[in-house]
Amino acid sequence: MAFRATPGRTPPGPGPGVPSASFSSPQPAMAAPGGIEEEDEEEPAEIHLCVLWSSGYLGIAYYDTSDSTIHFMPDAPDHESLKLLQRVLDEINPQSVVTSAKQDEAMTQFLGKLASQEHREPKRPEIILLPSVDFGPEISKQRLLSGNYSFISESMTATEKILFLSSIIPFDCVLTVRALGGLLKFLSRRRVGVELEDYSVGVPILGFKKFVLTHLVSIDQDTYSVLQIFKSESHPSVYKVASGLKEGLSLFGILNRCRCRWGQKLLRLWFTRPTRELRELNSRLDVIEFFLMPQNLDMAQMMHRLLSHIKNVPLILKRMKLSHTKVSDWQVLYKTVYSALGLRDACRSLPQSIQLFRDITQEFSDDLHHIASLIGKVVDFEESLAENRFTVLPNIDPEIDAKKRRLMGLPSFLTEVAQKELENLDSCIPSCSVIYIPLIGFLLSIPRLSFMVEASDFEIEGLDFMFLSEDKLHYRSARTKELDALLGDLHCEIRDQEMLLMHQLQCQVLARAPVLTRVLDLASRLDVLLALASAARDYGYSRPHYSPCIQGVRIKNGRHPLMELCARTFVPNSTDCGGDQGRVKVITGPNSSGKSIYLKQVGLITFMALVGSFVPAEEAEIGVIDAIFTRIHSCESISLGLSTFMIDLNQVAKAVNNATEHSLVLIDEFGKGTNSVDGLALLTAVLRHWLALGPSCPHIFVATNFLSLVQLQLLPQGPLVQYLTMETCEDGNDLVFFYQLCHGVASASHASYTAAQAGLPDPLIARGKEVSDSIRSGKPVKPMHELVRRTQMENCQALVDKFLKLDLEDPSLDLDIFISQEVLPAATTIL
Ligand SMILES: Nc1ncnc2c1ncn2[C@@H]1O[C@H](COP(=O)(O)OP(=O)(O)OP(=O)(O)O)[C@@H](O)[C@H]1O
Repeated sequence: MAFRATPGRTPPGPGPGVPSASFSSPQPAMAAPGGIEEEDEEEPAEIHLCVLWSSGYLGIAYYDTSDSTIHFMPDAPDHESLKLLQRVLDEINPQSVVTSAKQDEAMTQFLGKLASQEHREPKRPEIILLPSVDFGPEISKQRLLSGNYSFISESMTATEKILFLSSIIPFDCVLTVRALGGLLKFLSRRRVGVELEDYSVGVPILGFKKFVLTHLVSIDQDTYSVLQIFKSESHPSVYKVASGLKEGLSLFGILNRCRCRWGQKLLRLWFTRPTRELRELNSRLDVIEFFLMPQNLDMAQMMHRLLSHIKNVPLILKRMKLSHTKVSDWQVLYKTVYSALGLRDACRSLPQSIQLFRDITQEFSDDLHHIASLIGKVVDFEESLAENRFTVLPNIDPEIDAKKRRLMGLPSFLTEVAQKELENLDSCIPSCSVIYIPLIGFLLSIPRLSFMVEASDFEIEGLDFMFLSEDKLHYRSARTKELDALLGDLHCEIRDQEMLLMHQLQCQVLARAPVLTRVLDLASRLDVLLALASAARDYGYSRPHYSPCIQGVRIKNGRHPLMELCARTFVPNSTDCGGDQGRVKVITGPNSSGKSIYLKQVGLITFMALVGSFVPAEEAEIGVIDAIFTRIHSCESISLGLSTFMIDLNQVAKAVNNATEHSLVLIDEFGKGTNSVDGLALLTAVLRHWLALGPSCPHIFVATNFLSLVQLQLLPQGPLVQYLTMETCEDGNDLVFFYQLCHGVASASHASYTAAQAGLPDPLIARGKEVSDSIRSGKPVKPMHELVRRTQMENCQALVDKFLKLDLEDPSLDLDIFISQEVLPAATTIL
C-alpha cells in the first residue's frame, strides 16, 4: 500500500529510431531485470464460417479469433457434392457454420450430414441458420462499408473509406459479399470475443484476407496420417494435459524449425495446401536455395534469431482494440517492430530479384520506425514492469512530470508533517507517521497502545478514526485534510493521465495495424523458408524441378525422409512413372523387403515438392500432379468405428471415384483384410478398371503379396504395367535384404523367414512351410502324424502305468471311479 518513491531510472538503450546495423542486439531498451516479455499463451482459436452456395458457386468467409481477421474466398465454382466446401471445413475445423435458412437442397443435405457426423475430429461444428434477409446483397454491402475497422484511420472520408475497402474486398463477387455480410451479422449478434465487454465495444476486426483454394493438390486426411505428414501424440507432460497434443515423429515435426509461432502456423497451412501454382512454388524454392549457399549461412542464422522476437501481434492489436493492453504487450510489440526493422535492413542488402526480399524491403515501411520510436520514447518499460501498469518516461508530459516530482518529494515532506502532528498528540503516543494511500488520501498512522482495546478507546480528540490495520490506527486530521485538498489524489491523477497517453499511443499503433499485419505475413513466410532451408541443409535435400509437360514424377535416388533418420544405412531408390515408363507399377517382394517404405517415399517426395520444399533425393522432376490418394494400412479402425477391411474399401473407393490421369495413387496390400481369393479378385478388378482407361489411368504404385496376380497373369500385358520387386538374396537359411528396387517379380513371399525373425517357434514355422508348399504344388495337406503319434504314445504309456500301479486287493478301490476319472479321459486323448 502506501506511498513509494519513484527510484532513479537507468537510461534506455539507443532509441529504436536509430537506423540499425545494430539489429544483432535488437532489444536495447527492454533488457529490464526480471523482464516479462514472454509470449502469452494463445487463447484457443475459434473459427466461425459463413457459407452460401448458389447456381454452382460457393461464397465463403470466416472469422478467426486468433488473428481477429476475416478470411474470404472469392466466388469459386463447386459441384453439388460441395467438395470444395468439405475441403475448407477439413482444413479450418470451424466452431460454427452459419448459412441462410433459405438454402439449396444440396447444401441442406450437406449440412445435415455434417451435423450428424458424430466421429468428426476434432469437433463437430454447430450449424446456425440465419434469416435469408441477413444475407441480402445490398444490405451485406452496406454492412461491410459501414463497419468500424481499427485499420481504417478516423481521418478518412467516407469516399476514401469506400475506395479503400473496395481495394480489399471483391464487391463484384456477390456470394462472397453476401457471406461476408451474414458473417458480420452473426459476429455482432453472438458478440464473439467481446461477450463480457460493454455493448458499445464491437467485435475487433483487424483485417480482411483473401484465400484461394484453386490449384490445390487434393490430399485426404488418411494420406496425411499414413504418410506421417502430421502425427499428433498425447503430450507426455502432465502440465500439458489441457493443451493436448504434441507432434510425434512426422514430416512436419522434422521440418518445423520455425522460430515464431506464426511461422509454424504458416508451415502447417502450406502442408494442408500443397499447390500446383508453379510461380509460388519456385518463389519459395528460390529463397531456400539462396539460404543454402554457404556464404549466406551467417545471414540465415542472424535472420532466424531476429524472427524469434516476432510475436503474436494480432493478439496485442486485439487487446489494444479492446483497451486491455498489458505492460508486456508494449514490450513484445516494441521488440517485434524492432526486429522487423532489423529484418528489413538485412533484406535491403540481399538480391532484390528474390520476391520475398523485395517485399520485405518495400513493405516494412517507415510506419514501423514511427511505431518503434513512439513506443521507445513514451513507454517507461522498467517503471511499467515495477508498477505493473503503463507508465511514461519523463519529458513526455510536463504535468505528469511535475506531479511525479511532487510525489517523489512527499516522503521527507510527510516526515516533517508527522513530526508537527506528534507535537499536538497526547504524550503517551510515542510516534506517528503520515501516509498516503491512493484513492483514500493522506492519513495519520499511530501505533495501537495496550489500553486501546475497545473501539471506543480508539477515539482521539480532534481526529477522525478511519480504520485499524496491522496494529496501527489510522486517522484523518485537519492537516491531512489540508494535504488532500492541496495535493489532491496525485497517484490517481498521474495514473489517469498516463492511461490517456496510453490510449493515444494505442490509437497511433492501431492506425498502423496493416503494416504490422504485413510484417507478420512476410516474417512468417521468411521463417518457414529459413526452417525448410535449415532442414534441407542438415538432411542433404535437393531442389525439385517442376515440368508441366511431363507425366508423373521422376525421382533419382529418392529417400524416405523419416526412415532415413531411423535406419543405420538407408538405400535410395529411383522412381520413374508416366510416359513410356508405364502408369501402373506392381511391386512384389518378400515381407519386410521395403515395399511400403518405397511407396511412402514416392508420396512424401512428391508432397514435399508440392509444398515448395527441397526433397530427399538426388534429383526430382515433378510433372502435373492434382491429387495423392493412398490405401495404406493404418491403425485407425477403432476411432472410426469401421472394420479394417471397410476402411480399405472406403479408401480405394475414394481413389477409384476421384483419381484422374494426373493423380498419384499408392496402394499397399489392398485385399488382405478378407479371404485371399476375394481380396485378389478385388485388387485385380480395381487395377483392370484403371488400366482400361488407357492414357487416362492415374499413376499407380501398388505393393502386394498376392504373387498370383502376376503368376496367373491377371492383369493385361502392355506398356501401361510394369513389374518391380525388391532385391533379396538367399544365403542358406538366411534372407538378405538389399532394399533395392529392380525390374521383375518376387519368386516367393519368404514369410517363414520373416516369421523366424519375429521369434515364432521353429516347429510352427516348419509346419507352416510344409502346408504352404503342399497347397502351392496342389498336393493334399497331410495331418501332423509325427506330432500326433508321439503324444498318443506318451498318453498310452501314462495309462498303462496307472493300470500297473492298481492294487486290486485294496478294499477301498472303486473300479467305477477309476474308469470314469482316470481311464476314460486318457482314452479320449489317445483315440
Ligand atoms: N530403402 C531402405 N533402406 C534401408 N532400410 C529399409 C529400406 N526400406 C525398408 N527398410 C527397412 O525394412 C523394414 C521393412 O520395410 P517395409 O515395411 O517397407 O517392408 P514391406 O516389404 O512393406 O513389408 P510387408 O510386406 O511385410 O508389409 C523397414 O522398417 C526398414 O527398417
